Amino acid sequence: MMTSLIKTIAFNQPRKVISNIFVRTFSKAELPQFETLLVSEPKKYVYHVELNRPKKSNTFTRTMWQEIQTCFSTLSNIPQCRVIVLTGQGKHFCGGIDLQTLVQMAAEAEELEDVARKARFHYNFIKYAQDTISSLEECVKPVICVTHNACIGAAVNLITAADIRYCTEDSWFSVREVIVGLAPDVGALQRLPKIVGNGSVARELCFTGRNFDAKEAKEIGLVSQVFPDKDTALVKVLEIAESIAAKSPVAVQATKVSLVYSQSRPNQEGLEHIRLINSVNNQGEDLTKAAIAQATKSPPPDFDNV
Ligand SMILES: CC/C=C\C=C\CC(=O)SCCNC(=O)CCNC(=O)[C@H](O)C(C)(C)COP(=O)(O)OP(=O)(O)OC[C@H]1O[C@@H](n2cnc3c(N)ncnc32)[C@H](O)[C@@H]1OP(=O)(O)O
Repeated sequence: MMTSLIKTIAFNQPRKVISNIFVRTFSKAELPQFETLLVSEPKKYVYHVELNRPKKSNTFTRTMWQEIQTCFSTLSNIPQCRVIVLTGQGKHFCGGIDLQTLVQMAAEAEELEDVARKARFHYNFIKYAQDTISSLEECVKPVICVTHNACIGAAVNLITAADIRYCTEDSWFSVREVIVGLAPDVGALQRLPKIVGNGSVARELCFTGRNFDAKEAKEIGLVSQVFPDKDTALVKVLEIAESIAAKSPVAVQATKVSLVYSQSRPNQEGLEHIRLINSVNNQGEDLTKAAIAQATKSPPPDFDNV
């Protein structure tokens, strides 16, 4: 009896632990083919993800929600990927949620008879959509997005989960949800006020749903730079991405993780978090290599992928 109990514990316990602590890494070749996204590697270690439903203004269908989540969580675990640039194919960056999908989801919920079941259906869909947007934040690689022309509703939510936002001069934005009868529920209400640092501005944009242009987006701090057009933006942004990708990936990724962790916590908690991370990372080879290169005015070293 005792032996079989010990065997059971010995057999089950490590497997449980292993499945919790090991995250699989992927090779480039394992990145799935997507229906609604294009993924390329225009520069070494820099991945370019493009929303790819141009005929439908890159609006979010169920497939696109699912693919964005898969894409960013997979890229997070591809060692060759160090920085991700996110743009949209075609005329617009993104027109928000596909309104047909929204209506269809409401109709599917309506078919359920009981209110608790209808509620569970909506709850699960909202949670899935929230997790999709959060996958940009949870991805340990910096995500840089560049918007052009329209960036509406779910798309504003999406870019607020990116690390760096740029746009083109023709860009315009709208936290459109209230206009289609919704309270924004996939991150804009949580992230936008922190980004713009002004509750009054954020509330005005969310309550009215009004359009605002690139100039205003720069003024309120939603984007950090405005480029004349998409081609110019891409050239410059890929240079910025390349510069980040040339740094120690251990240092860059710990920086992102710490920034994300600290954004909604007291300073002391953030400080303890980075103290623990760096008590490990500071023993690594990247610090020695980079510090020696700086001290000896040598060219930046190459770092191994992580
Ligand atoms: C759990 C819930 C999670 C998230 C919820 C998010 C809420 C939101 O996202 S609210 C915002 C919803 N989006 C909109 O209200 C945008 C509506 N569309 C527009 O304002 C315009 O179409 C445009 C995006 C500014 C583009 O304008 P224009 O350049 O003049 O082209 P169009 O001919 O209007 O559109 C081209 C093509 O795209 C289709 N399309 C555009 N937006 C949507 C959309 N939201 N849903 C579905 N389809 C859309 C449009 O129908 C055209 O396709 P055709 O086949 O040519 O008709």
